[in-house]
Amino acid sequence: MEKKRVVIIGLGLIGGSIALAIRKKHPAVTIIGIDLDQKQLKIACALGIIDEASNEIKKEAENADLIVFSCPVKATETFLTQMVSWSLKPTVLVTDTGSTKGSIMDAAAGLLAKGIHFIGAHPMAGSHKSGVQAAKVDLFENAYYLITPADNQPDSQAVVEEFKQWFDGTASKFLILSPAEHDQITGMLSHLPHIIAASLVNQTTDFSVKYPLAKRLAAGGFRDMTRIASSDPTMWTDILLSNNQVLIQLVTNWRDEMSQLLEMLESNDSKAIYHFFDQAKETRDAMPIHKEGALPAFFDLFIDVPDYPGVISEVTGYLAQEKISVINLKILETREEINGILQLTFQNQEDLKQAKSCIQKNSSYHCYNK
Ligand SMILES: NC(=O)C1=CN([C@@H]2O[C@H](COP(=O)(O)OP(=O)(O)OC[C@H]3O[C@@H](n4cnc5c(N)ncnc54)[C@H](O)[C@@H]3O)[C@@H](O)[C@H]2O)C=CC1
Ligand SMILES: O=C(O)C(=O)Cc1ccc(O)cc1
Repeated sequence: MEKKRVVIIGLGLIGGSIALAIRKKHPAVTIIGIDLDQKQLKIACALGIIDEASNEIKKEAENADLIVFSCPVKATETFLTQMVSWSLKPTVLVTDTGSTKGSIMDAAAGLLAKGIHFIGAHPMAGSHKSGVQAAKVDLFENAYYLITPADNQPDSQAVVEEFKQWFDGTASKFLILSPAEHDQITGMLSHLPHIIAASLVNQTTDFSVKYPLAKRLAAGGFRDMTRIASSDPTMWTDILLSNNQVLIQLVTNWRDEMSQLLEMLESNDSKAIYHFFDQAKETRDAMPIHKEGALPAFFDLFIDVPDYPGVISEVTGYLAQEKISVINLKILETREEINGILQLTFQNQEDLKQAKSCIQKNSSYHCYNK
């Protein structure tokens, strides 16, 4: 029997992780990657994430059994409208991973009208990191995978089952909702927080020119609130444009809330200020947000290392001896110019645990994780 062909368009963090999860449960498929950035394809081939790289989207789509769009939302919309004139297999399943669903479902209307099976989908896990080098097979484990099947699709139930079979390897929790409900909820819980994080960081740009020390002191609450401001700007531009109406309302509400706070400050209204924080605490404490967050984190280990040139190869050498793979390595600002902090990122908790004991066994460096 001929091997099934899976075509993934946009081979970054999400496309790469989807490819790994599909391969886990469907080892016999051929996975073809398509990306504007040839470097991403090269890395994906080298890591064995895809079997083939291609630049011929139409040809690959016409031979595909499963097509996954994991590029920015606007590019997905363009492809979905172009595909109406392509000769796709009548049995193909088309899906996407975009962070918004209303405009995607609108763009898929032509395909659906032709009887092509399409399911809008959004894995609710990810990171501020981008690129296929950050992809991991368990990125979506235990996270919600939101799906918005079209209501006018005949055999809608069977299409959903087909989708679940393909994406079983993600080990995520599938949840069906309408595109409008999806965009309202993610607007509030994901898109608005990204806007606020970016605006907070932007506010510090001029500020840290005047107060250069501020950059070095940015820790704690600022760090917790602004990690996501390092996300990819193209991806977020598309998300804002495609959830435009919902976000106009949410940003307006946010502005009103800030105007009220400003009044409380101007009038030194201690009771109202207390109530502002008390209400937030009560709501936050009651939220089912687990310690590690609703979105799985990458697993970081921090090591206080002396400031000498060979220290990185010394530490990574210990890990290499025990075949522990590091997915990212960063030197953080030095602390009082004496120690450097080496940040090593691992794929999972097990690797992090092994790395920590390996470094403790081989050196006297202090290492810690959150
Ligand atoms: N980053 C995250 O945490 C999450 C992202 N998403 C959604 O998944 C999609 C992908 O996001 P990431 O993987 O994080 O982004 P990424 O930036 O890591 O990867 C996107 C890839 O798409 C490629 N691309 C851009 N335009 C293209 C085009 N016209 N044709 C072919 N390839 C193109 C880029 O070169 C890049 O390699 C986005 O739609 C995003 O909204 C969904 C859940 C989580
Ligand atoms: O890194 C984080 O905390 C994120 O918020 C990642 C993320 C980005 C976009 C999505 O549509 C879903 C998840």
